[in-house]
Amino acid sequence: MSLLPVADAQARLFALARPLPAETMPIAQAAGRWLAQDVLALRDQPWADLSAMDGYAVRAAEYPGPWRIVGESAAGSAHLPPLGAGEAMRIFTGAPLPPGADAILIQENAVRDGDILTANADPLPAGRNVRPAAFDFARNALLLKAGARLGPAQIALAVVAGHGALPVAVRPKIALLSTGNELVPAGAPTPPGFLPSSNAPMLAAMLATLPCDVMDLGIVPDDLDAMVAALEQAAQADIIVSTGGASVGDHDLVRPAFLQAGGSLDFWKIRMRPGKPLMAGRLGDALFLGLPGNPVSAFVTGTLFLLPLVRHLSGAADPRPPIGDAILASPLPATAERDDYLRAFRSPDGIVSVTSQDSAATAAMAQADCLILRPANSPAAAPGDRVTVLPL
Ligand SMILES: Nc1nc2c(c(=O)[nH]1)N[C@H]1C(S)=C(S)[C@@H](COP(=O)(O)OP(=O)(O)OC[C@H]3O[C@@H](n4cnc5c(N)ncnc54)[C@H](O)[C@@H]3O)O[C@H]1N2
Ligand code: MOO
Repeated sequence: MSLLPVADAQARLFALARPLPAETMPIAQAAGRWLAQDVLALRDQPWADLSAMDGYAVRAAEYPGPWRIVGESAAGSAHLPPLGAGEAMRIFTGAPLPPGADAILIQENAVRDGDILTANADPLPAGRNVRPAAFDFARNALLLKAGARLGPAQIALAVVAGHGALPVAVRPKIALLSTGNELVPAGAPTPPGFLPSSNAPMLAAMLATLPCDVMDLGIVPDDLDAMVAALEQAAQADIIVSTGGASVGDHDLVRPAFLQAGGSLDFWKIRMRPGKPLMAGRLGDALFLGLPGNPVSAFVTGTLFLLPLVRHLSGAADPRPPIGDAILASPLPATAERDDYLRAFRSPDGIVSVTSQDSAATAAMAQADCLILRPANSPAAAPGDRVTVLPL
């Protein structure tokens, strides 16, 4: 089987996935989710011409006064009487201007003698310190598109626009299976031959950045029947993720177990390093991702396939990992026939690749805050060269 380019594999994975249905969530619980529909404004913002400062509402043409002060407008005021010629109204930040007023004289620039007001500084053009009605947005304006993620600013916008609940995709359920006879749970003793299983806690931590529900189904021994049973149990999830047993050794049973459980494999083996043995398919209604067992390989394939798949199922407009570029601060060797995803960190001088790029080097992986993408068959790179970077 020839190696599949990463972008092709991502596209095939997204094509395999049926988008999840939408649910309407109270807005306070919709943070971090992706919109299932466009959001339109239900109201004008602001609803009227409002003062941006504490002071006096006047007609700018009457500057510098004198004006006679008639009444007051505070935030919450409405239905104000019109301002007559030579009149000013006391006004506060966020309060509506009375009809006829077109500027705010801030109180620092005002001289007040009883009810008589004059201006003592700066010309006062019409519109000064006024936020015009609907300057932020008008009713029915398209504010957010389906597929946009609801971060804090988007939540604020939707609330100001009049929404109390929004339609978002349901949270995907993700089942994690760790395969390997050598594995013990986190914190358990490790007699010779045994190794703490770090992949599921690592993937759960990666998934904790997204709105989804993670079920860790534990460690499955390298035994075909046990693996088939575990996959069948996991098939109630939207995404089944296994780690380990993805390669070609005698104990690498994930692929045969997946097929025996009735799964249909869509692809296996990607043109990337690390992560070559990655496989994907469907088992019933569930999507299946078989990640390699090496911790760094699971980390990189989790970043490039699992997190994008969760975003895709959740309706994200662009589910792929964000990508940028940066200046290299350390030399890099030429690449071979696979795309390299090198663990690296940002320094004041530029991007530095971590010392060990081995797929089992967890200490080096923990220093990384980004991946450098070096396409297959790239020449060696030198400090000062520009490289493609995926922030972690
Ligand atoms: N002859 C070949 N051998 C290998 C190939 C190949 O193409 N031909 N590919 C290599 C590549 S690339 C990778 S990556 C690994 C992936 O192997 P598996 O997915 O089958 O993973 P395992 O063999 O089960 O484990 C690999 C390594 O990772 C450790 N491991 C496994 N699970 C966990 C876990 N949950 N937590 C921590 N560490 C884990 C495991 O003990 C092994 O040391 O295959 C190469 N071989
Ligand atoms: O591709 Mo494997 O993931 O290098 O170690």
